[in-house]
Amino acid sequence: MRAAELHIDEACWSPSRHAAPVLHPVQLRLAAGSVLGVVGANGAGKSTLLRLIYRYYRPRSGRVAIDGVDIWSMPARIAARNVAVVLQEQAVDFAFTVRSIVDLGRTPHRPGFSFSTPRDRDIVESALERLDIAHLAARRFGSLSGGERQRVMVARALVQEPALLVLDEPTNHLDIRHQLEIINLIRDLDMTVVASLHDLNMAALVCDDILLLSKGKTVGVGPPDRVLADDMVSLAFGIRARRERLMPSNIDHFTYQL
Ligand SMILES: Nc1ncnc2c1ncn2[C@@H]1O[C@H](COP(=O)(O)OP(=O)(O)OP(=O)(O)O)[C@@H](O)[C@H]1O
Repeated sequence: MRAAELHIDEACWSPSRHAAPVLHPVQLRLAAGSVLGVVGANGAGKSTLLRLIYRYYRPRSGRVAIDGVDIWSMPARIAARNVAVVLQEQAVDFAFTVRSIVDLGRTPHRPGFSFSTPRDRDIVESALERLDIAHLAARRFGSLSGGERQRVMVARALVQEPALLVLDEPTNHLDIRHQLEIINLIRDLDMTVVASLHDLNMAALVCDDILLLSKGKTVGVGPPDRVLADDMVSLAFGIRARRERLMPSNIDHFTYQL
């Protein structure tokens, strides 16, 4: 596994050729191993951008490239090995056990319909441990809580050993302890990560770079210190945002007013 450089080159998207764009051209370059947070109000275009990155939507113009290669020029199987995605609502068979769902993440690495190898099984077991779900391995997915399901889907993405991991609101459903664990995990991963996040304080803590969107347009892209400035956040969310430095932790913290 190696982290990949992500290059989004003026990629935009609209529902049809003649419809107004819901995502105007986005330009960014993310270094291998970095964490990008995509933030913005409801309807700002975050999920649309993620869909372009995990090859669900083809850009109307522009391109998305991994290590310089346009993702639409790769065979689907190669793209699936390179990019893993964790969505809020993912189609999963609720009757499957947790272990078999996590094991499905190994599929792009298996030729044809071959069975799991001992290495596949080791990778699955270590992901179950890492996400604190080993004790749930034999349970049916449908019997899990929202937070447990979220951790199963992250484990499934990790066993895929992607170069780029895309996460849609990864901490949604999680209690504080598991939120912190996911945040630490994201920071430790040896892969490039793109995550949509609603919590700006969390985004500032975990991300190397932020893309701030408003009404489908880029308001700012760059390090959190620069992009998550009071005026830019206030503009993007239509509120009054104020960033204060908390002592003694020396961490910035946003408060908001209508
Ligand atoms: N297939 C589509 N056809 C028409 N409009 C769409 C389509 N997909 C998204 N949109 C519109 O594009 C805008 C951006 O949607 P998107 O889901 O990317 O926003 P978001 O930032 O992820 O929002 P949220 O925080 O509410 O999840 C929304 O107004 C949405 O209704």
